[in-house]
Amino acid sequence: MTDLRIALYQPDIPGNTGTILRLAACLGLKVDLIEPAGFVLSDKNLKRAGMDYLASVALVRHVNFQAFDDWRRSENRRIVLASTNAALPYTEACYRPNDILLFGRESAGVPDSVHDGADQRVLIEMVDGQRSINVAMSAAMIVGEAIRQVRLPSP
Ligand SMILES: C[S@@+](CC[C@H](N)C(=O)[O-])C[C@H]1O[C@@H](n2cnc3c(N)ncnc32)[C@H](O)[C@@H]1O
Repeated sequence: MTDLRIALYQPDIPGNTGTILRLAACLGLKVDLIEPAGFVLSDKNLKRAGMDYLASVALVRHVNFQAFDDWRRSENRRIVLASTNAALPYTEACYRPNDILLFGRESAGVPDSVHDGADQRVLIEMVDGQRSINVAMSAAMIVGEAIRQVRLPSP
């Protein structure tokens, strides 16, 4: 199992968070939830999407971004931010086994300070004129690439 983690920045759609928590449970990844979220964790739509997988996910709640950032620095973990404003295609990025893959709020992404403070920012390239991909879909794509890389034998 890898030590990669998924972090969600102030998520506001419970069904998306439930879907990501299910993904994390199935892949054996821990999840960091950066509060405040736009819903309570007992939300029925979160439970519907996460189903019984929620019972086996390792979820850590951080009271705000500063608390999350202090903790991850103490663990010497990088933030790899998924952003529609990034320049680096996610398939061309290099992922480390203890990276935290950070995904933004559905309504607004992340603030500039979080964007600029990330160690690496990655983009899923889209065709011209499209705005963004669903956050849970984005997580599946980027987590998949990161896992593929960190499981490769060292060169
Ligand atoms: C619905 S999007 C946020 C849209 C928001 N209006 C913005 O511009 O950031 C939610 C999150 O999904 C991820 N995401 C969506 N599309 C993406 C893309 N094409 N490349 C990288 N990340 C993406 C990002 O983490 C983003 O913050």
